[in-house]
Amino acid sequence: MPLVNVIRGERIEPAPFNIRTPYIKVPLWLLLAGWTVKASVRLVVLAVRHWHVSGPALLLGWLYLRYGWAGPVGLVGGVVALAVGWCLGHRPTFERFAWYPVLSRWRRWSYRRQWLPAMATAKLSVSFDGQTVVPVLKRVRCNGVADELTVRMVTGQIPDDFAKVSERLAHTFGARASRVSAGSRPDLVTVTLLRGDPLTETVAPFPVVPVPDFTALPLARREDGETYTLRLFGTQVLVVGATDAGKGSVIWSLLQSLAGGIASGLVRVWAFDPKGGMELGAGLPLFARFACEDFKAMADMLEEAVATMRERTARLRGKTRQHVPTVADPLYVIVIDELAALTAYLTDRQTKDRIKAALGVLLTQGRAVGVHVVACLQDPRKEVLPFRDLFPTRIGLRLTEEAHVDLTLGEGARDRGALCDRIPRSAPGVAYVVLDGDPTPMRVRFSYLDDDAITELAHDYGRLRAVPNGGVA
Ligand SMILES: Nc1ncnc2c1ncn2[C@@H]1O[C@H](COP(=O)(O)OP(=O)(O)OP(=O)(O)O)[C@@H](O)[C@H]1O
Repeated sequence: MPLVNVIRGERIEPAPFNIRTPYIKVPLWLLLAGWTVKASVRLVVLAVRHWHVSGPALLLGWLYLRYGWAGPVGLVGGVVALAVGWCLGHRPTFERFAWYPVLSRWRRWSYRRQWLPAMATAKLSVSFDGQTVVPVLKRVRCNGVADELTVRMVTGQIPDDFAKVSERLAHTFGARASRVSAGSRPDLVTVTLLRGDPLTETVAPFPVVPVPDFTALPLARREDGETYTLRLFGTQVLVVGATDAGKGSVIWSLLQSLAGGIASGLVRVWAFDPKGGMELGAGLPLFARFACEDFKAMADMLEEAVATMRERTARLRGKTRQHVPTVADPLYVIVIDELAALTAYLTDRQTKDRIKAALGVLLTQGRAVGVHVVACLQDPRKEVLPFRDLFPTRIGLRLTEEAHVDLTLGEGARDRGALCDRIPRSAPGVAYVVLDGDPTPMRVRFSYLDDDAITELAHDYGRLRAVPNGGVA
């Protein structure tokens, strides 16, 4: 039997009148003196612990005693004027360094008030050794749309215990939705309570940078207010979405983020638009190669990409495990608007087989040598796309069936919160993605480039003159 039982978590002490205390006769003056000392010590501890409240209160009190009402009123007025000036002058730094820290403290206080009943009703409190133990709320961090709660779990709990009751937690704390992910240590869990929805508005395109960061290309806004960035290095990307789900906006967001590299020659985009060039035709100057009608030309282009990839693989073998793009040796991005048109709906069997064989090779061997495929698809079933599993990065826009969610984002993705089938038609460009190192899917909205923005992008950054059906002028 252990000498001492230890469990992490906050104990709820039993009420004092439940304990039978021995009866000792104490004189009243001693009792009063004892209470006074105890209360004074408590007051000092409280004042030190809540210095951010007691400090300003003491200062205001001192100013009042020294200068009368003019003192505290002058100080408060000065602070308010400074805050308003800062906010008007530079809102982002004001929010980051002044407003959100204050809001976080306030919200922490309000969460703590509801914490015990919330944990108990969500069945996250634990009975141990005759006592009730609850998880500890360690930290609250706010931004414009979400509160991030860092919670220390009770011994024996895992983040999944919180994930299972995330909807309950959202309702309890009056949030729109809640996401749960593992914390920075094994005993911590992060509960993100989403208040506003930053995805109701169309997202403006992100600024073009001269040298794109291929490990973090900004494409979309996340529902927690951050920017979703794509790590293109080392991956192949599959975008799945029903008709009008916004697949085009994923492609154009990517092209916008690569535009600086396209202009300098660091990136070469080969575009395939099997639906006759309706989607990608407007960006012709951005593409080194473009094919839109002739499927044989598309097969030729893909085989050429395989040959380029093989030549590069032979050259880099034994020298590096990740190709670094240069103008002489650029990054190839193969963009395919409707992949099923090439792999499933094509009637010419021989061309279809050539396309499938070339794509299979590119998908399995292209990643390390800088040949990346970004393909869009409406129907993720195996009959339509046999090599779905060769795409490590998947993006799930609005889907028509519940079953398509797991086919797109992986087994169990829908259970973990990827509700692609519930994305409304009125929210094109909204999708679920799986972030690196976090199994909980994140809801995002891709930036939207209208026809004028696409024409401008092609005009400003397009340096090439691709001609339809595979050629380059
Ligand atoms: N990210 C976005 N933000 C706002 N509106 C968008 C976004 N993406 C698309 N839309 C709107 O939705 C419409 C359909 O988008 P889009 O053509 O990209 O869908 P799609 O999935 O490519 O459709 P299809 O399967 O027919 O090719 C667009 O005309 C545009 O008005």
